[in-house]
Amino acid sequence: MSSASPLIIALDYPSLDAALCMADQLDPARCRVKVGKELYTRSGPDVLEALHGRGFEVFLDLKFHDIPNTVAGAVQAAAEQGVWMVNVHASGGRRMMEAARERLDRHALSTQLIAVTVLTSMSAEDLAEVGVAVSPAEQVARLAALAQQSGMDGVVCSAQEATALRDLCGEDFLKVTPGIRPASAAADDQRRVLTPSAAMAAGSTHLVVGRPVTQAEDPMSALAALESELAG
Ligand SMILES: O=c1ccn([C@@H]2O[C@H](COP(=O)(O)O)[C@@H](O)[C@H]2O)c(=O)[nH]1
Repeated sequence: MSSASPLIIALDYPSLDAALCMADQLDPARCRVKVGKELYTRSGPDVLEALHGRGFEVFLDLKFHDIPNTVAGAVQAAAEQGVWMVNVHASGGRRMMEAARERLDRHALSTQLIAVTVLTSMSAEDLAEVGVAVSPAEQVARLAALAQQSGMDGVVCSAQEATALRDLCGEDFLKVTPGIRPASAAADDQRRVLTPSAAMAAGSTHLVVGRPVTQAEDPMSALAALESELAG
């Protein structure tokens, strides 16, 4: 089932049972779901089958980052498992992204292929420590432009950068934004955050939300509050 909602709920759980317990409370018409490294490493492809069987579109967030041939194979494997979206790290470079794009096209696989720019957990200080001496906004813009030239459908970025990327890459280029925090929520390990309504106003096309819903005392109330904030 395809959802018109921009919401993607991050199922960051340590077991298939825990993830499905949350998924069974969600409505695939009202959100998509994201499977990340922890859950996929625990459960493998079974989780994708289970979520697809429940009608969800799945973003497989494994952030592939390797040599071009390896990433192309991994992206093909993900797409052949029917996921709606898959991602690579833009810092893997043009040839890596082009190889991934070419592989999907060659096999007529329509999975959305996006690239991570700068993790939303990273600040300017974190970037400097790994030798990137520009602001997160500058590095995001550089990598988003490269991702677009390399055939990506969009990027993962912070909502704080969404407006600049709308100007740089256009409306249709996907801006998938984690680091979404309702005004009252803790930032946790995230450093570049925005509220759900501010993120949409800034030009995010999709909002990735994990702990503010999944770790809430009442996850469904937290989700309802988020939806009503978005409804405005
Ligand atoms: O830059 C990035 C890329 C991916 N993520 C992922 O999104 C969710 C966010 O979860 P919260 O609990 O809402 O912080 C998580 O699965 C990350 O792996 C990201 O946060 N930032």
